[in-house]
Parts: sequence; structure tokens; C-alpha cells
Amino acid sequence: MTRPIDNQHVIEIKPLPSPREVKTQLPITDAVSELVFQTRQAIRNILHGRDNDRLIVIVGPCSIHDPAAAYEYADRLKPVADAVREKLLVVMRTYFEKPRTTVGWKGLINDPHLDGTCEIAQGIQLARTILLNINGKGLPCATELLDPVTPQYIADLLSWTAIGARTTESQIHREMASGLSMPVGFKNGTEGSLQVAINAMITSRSPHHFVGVNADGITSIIKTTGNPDHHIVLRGGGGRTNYSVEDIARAEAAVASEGLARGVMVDCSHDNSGKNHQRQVEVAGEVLKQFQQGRRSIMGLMLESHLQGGRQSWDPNKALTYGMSITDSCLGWNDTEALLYGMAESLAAKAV
Ligand SMILES: O=C[C@H](O)[C@H](O)COP(=O)(O)O
Ligand SMILES: C=C(OP(=O)(O)O)C(=O)O
Repeated sequence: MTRPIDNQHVIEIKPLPSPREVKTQLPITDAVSELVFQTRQAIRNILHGRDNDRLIVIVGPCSIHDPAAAYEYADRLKPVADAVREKLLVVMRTYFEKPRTTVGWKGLINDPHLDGTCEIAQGIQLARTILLNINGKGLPCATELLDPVTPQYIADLLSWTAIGARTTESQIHREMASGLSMPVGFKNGTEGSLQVAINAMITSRSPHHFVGVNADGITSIIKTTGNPDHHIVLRGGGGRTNYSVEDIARAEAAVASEGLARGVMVDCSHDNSGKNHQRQVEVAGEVLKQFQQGRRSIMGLMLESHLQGGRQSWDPNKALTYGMSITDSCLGWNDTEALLYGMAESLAAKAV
């Protein structure tokens, strides 16, 4: 007798619409394709030192849980991005996949109704819709790519991607990055290890063969060239920060040995802010100072920001406060706007 040994803990396996079907339903426009193409190129120019004066700022909610609030945020960010464009290349954080330390809501793709029903097919459609709309407003988008199948559905709408602290050491994510078409930032590890991000850069610039899905959703062998547009994102870790002069000098040496002129981004949130959203302003100020003192390896900053400052716990039995993060604590809009204008003014003053 054959023993019951397969799928012992699986309740259901439900096919998803293929990437081709979703993209046919929600096609990219020429204008969005142009924005993505130009923004990726502008990021590459900064990363490889062809544009030495500007900083990239990846700014926006820790996670998007409410499309209306995301659109309002984008509508406020767009005029600021336009006003500071000579000094800052602003890309909006549009994060739909959340890697959790243990358990919790895993983002809008995984659970778009925020109620544990996990209608992933709807989540993918919603993420693609939001990305089309925000890019359609003229604001380029950045995300963390977590599930290795997700890029097939949304990568054409992304100008920059992070591999997070919890997955930078993962071979699967490094292989995935080796085939991505946009610049990729690797976070240092959650315990603060810079080496895992350095190893990730070496791995992702190399060619790979791995298993993935094609545009029709068929399990396939993916063969990649390697991605030359990769860098480090310093986010602190193990309870300590890593944006000091010494920390950035160490990261600079690592990216220089990879041939990258400007491969150090600083995430002002997470362990660098001690998860205190207000501290992001201080961290950004310190990093800007180092850049102005000549540390050109600094390519940019990341800020977690939302319409309202702070965070709230998600509880299906309680109404949520509009425009406030349900994951990490975010800088409020007014502080964000003041910080972006302040950084641009400071850079302009220095240039005079
Ligand atoms: O940026 C988001 C969080 O820091 C990350 O998803 C981990 O969150 P958690 O520790 O609350 O699970
Ligand atoms: C999860 C995130 O960051 P990290 O991987 O650095 O924890 C994030 O930026 O949303």
C-alpha cells in the first residue's frame, strides 16, 4: 500500500492567471514605458558616477494597504519631485510584499482585503493597477521583490528594486536579481552584516541558470546574464546604526572593489532610525553632510513616509486611521515635504 506522503500540510493549490494574461488585461502605456526606461537610466547614471551631483531618494509608505491613500500620497509627492529634480531624483516607495520577522500581514499582493482571505490573484491585479496609475502620474516606482514569481507580473513598472535584509543572503533572490532589468539595491543583513550584501552583489552580477516561470506561467529554466546595476543599502542592524563616517567608508571600499562609483544608499529607517520615524530626519541630515563633504560614493537615501506620521496596528475589528502605516512607523507628510525641500536647498547652496 502506498502511504499518504504527499501534500500532507497543503489544503489547496489554485492556479493563478498567467503573467501574460494579467499584462494583457492591464497593459503598460507608451508614456509609462518611457518613464521607467528614463528613470532606470538616470539611476544607472548616478550609480556609475556619470551623474555626480544628484542623490536618489526612495520615499513613500513602508507598505501600501489603501490605494486611495497611495494615490493621495503620489499626488502630493509629484510636485515636490518636480521642484527638486535638479538635485534629487525622487522615486516613490510602492511596497506590496512585506517580509515578516515572524508572522503578520504580508502585504497587499498576499492579502489585498486585509482580512486573511489572501486573494493573491486580486492582489497581483491591484498592485499592477496601482503601479500603472502612479507611474501614469509621472512618478516612478520602487519596491522590494520578495516572491520570485512576482517580477513576471509587475517588474516592467518598476524603476528600482530592493532585495530586503531578510533575503539578501538567499541564493534564490540573488539569482532573481541577476535577471532583473532595473537597478537593484541589496540591504545589509538584519544583524548588520555588510558582507551578505557584498556577496549578493558578486552573485547577482554573475550569470545563472535557475527555475522560475515564463510569461505563460509555465515552470521554466531561466538563464540570465547577470545584472551590472547593483549596490548596497545600509539599513543598520543588530540594534546598531551603520551610517557613520566609518561605516560609509567601509561600504565605499566594498562597492569600489565592484567597480561602482556611487554604490552606497542609506536607508534612514529600520535600525538606522531605531524604528523611531522622526529620527529619519536626523539620519538624512548626517548622510547629506557626508555627501557634501565629498563622500561621492553616497548615491541616495531611503525614507519611510506616509500621509500621517507614526504607525497603527491593524485589527480587522477596528477602523483604520486614513493615511497611516500598518507596518513600520513612517515620517508624516509635512515633515517629509520639508525634508525633501531642505535637502534640495542645501545641495543647491553648496553648488553655488
Ligand atoms: O519594513 C518593514 C518591516 O521592518 C519588515 O517587514 C519586518 O517587519 P516585522 O518585524 O514587523 O515583521
Ligand atoms: C522590509 C524592509 O526593509 P529591511 O529589509 O531593511 O528590513 C523595507 O524597507 O520595507
